[in-house]
Amino acid sequence: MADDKLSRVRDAVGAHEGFPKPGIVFRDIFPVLRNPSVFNDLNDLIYEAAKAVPGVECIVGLDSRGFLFGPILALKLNVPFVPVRKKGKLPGAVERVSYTLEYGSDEFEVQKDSVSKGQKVLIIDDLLATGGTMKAACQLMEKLEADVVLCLVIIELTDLGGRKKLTAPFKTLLEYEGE
Ligand SMILES: O=P(O)(O)OC[C@H]1O[C@H](OP(=O)(O)OP(=O)(O)O)[C@H](O)[C@@H]1O
Ligand SMILES: Nc1ncnc2[nH]cnc12
Repeated sequence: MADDKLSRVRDAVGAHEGFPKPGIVFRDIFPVLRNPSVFNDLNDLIYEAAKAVPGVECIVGLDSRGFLFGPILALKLNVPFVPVRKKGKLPGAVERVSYTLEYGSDEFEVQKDSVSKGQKVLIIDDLLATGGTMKAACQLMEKLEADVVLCLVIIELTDLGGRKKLTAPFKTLLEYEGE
C-alpha cells in the first residue's frame, strides 16, 4: 500500500535536464501537486514518516518548497508550523546563516521567538542535493537550542552525498542516483 503510494509519487516527479544550469537534472515536485490523489498519497507518506518519530512538537519548513508540505503535516500532528525563509523576508528579531546549494548560495533566517529551547522539531523540505540547505536549517535550530529529531525530505539526490553533512537523523522517501 505504502509502496504503491510511493510509486505513484515517483512516477509523477518531473525531470528537467540543464535547469537551472547546464549539468543539473532538476527534479520537479510540482507535477505531484497537480494530481490531488497523488498529492494525497504523498501527504500520507510524509505523515507516516513523521509519526514514526515520537514526540514531534514543531514542524519547520524550508523556503520555499518545504512550505508546500510542512503546514499540512503540522495540522495533521496538531503542532505549530515555523518557516525558515531566505534573507530579508521575516520581520522582527531573526537568526541568520549563510549556505551553498547545488546551483548557488543564499542566506536563511528564522524568527528568534518561533521555536523554544529544547523543543523537538522536524525539518521538512522537498529535496536534499548537496545538503547545504538542510545543514543551514539545522544550524539555525542549533542557534535556537532546539532539538532536531528528524530532517525529512521527499527526494534525495544520493550521488551528491548531502546526508553526510547532517548530524541529525535523516529520512528520505525517494532516492535518485546517477546525476
Ligand atoms: O541540498 P541543497 O544542495 O542545498 O539543495 C536543496 C535545496 O534546493 C532547492 O531549493 P532552492 O534553494 O532552489 O529554492 P526554492 O525552494 O525556493 O526553489 C530545494 O527545494 C532545496 O531546498
Ligand atoms: N537537482 C535539483 N532539482 C530540484 N531542486 C534542487 N535543489 C538543488 N538541486 C536540485
